[in-house]
Amino acid sequence: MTSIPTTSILVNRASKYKLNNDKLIPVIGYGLYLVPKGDAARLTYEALKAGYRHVDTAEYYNNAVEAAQGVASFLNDHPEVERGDIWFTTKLTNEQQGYEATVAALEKIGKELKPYIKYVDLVLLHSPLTSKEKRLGSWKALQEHTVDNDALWVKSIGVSNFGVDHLKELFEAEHFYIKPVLNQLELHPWLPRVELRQFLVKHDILPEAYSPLTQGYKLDDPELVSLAEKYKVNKVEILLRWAFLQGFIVLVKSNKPERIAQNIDVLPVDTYGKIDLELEILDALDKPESNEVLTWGNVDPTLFKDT
Ligand SMILES: NC(=O)C1=CN([C@@H]2O[C@H](COP(=O)(O)OP(=O)(O)OC[C@H]3O[C@@H](n4cnc5c(N)ncnc54)[C@H](OP(=O)(O)O)[C@@H]3O)[C@@H](O)[C@H]2O)C=CC1
Ligand SMILES: O=C1Nc2ccccc2C1=O
Repeated sequence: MTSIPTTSILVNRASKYKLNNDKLIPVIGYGLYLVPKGDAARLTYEALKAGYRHVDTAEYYNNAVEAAQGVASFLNDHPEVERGDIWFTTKLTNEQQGYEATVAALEKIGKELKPYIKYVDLVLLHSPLTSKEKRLGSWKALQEHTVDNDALWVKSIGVSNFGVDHLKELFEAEHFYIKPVLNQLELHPWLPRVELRQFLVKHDILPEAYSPLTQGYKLDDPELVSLAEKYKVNKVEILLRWAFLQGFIVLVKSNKPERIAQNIDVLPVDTYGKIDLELEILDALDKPESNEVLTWGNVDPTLFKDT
């Protein structure tokens, strides 16, 4: 990176970042990719019990209804927590892109989720891997569904896996009037996406990190292992701290309640708590040229071009 690395950041488990529509999103989210349908309600409940206030699912994950049920039962058991304290994100599949398909998908999602969570905080286009016509048609429909009226049930809209060209295409669209609040991206030290992040900063769109633990692929990386041994810090903790130090909203997944709790424990409880990393660790993890896409079949979705 061109800037001097930050060695500490004032962030705790109740911290939220302000989006470009003034809504506040909790900095850590429980991700439900590969969480089995039959476990999703229980594990979402576990995540909320551990202190997460942000849940990330998708139509593609086949567990959004169960995740919403988990939120509803947690709220039922914890009257001190309000619906407005919890952030719920879902995403549209590629098949749900295009104006009509998105209108239909939003209706379906509304019917399925509203009984449990009343509204959805954020709907994302899961990927740009369709066509210009479909991406822009979907965006038109999403914008219309965030109109502030009694039917309002989608509070914010955003994108995932969009590259600079997909975002420019959106900004230049004739009917464009609502900016995506965030771009959900694979982000970790082996894929820091420096240029794309600079573009996002310029346009006031927050980067949201998925696969911050590299889905486990890099947990045996020799450099990471030796840094963890030298500084007696857990490898997972190093990766999560790195992600928070970059200013990302961080999504992390586990099917195991003890790991769900371990992952949020990286963030201090104390309002004035901070997280930091030794400069040597930050320097070692600073790989601005690295471009290792570990998800999406190792093909970078942000570089997708229409055929
Ligand atoms: N928009 C998109 O295209 C994508 C979005 N996402 C979102 O981001 C979320 C997080 O990313 P994800 O890809 O799941 O990857 P993560 O980087 O969160 O890694 C999850 C893997 O790490 C393991 N793990 C979790 N915690 C620990 C721990 N404390 N110690 C050791 N291993 C651990 C999990 O295993 P176990 O479950 O056995 O604990 C799992 O195998 C997703 O769930 C999803 O919501 C993810 C990918 C793409
Ligand atoms: O959410 C997702 N997680 C993934 C991991 C690998 C490939 C695609 C995806 C997703 O769409």
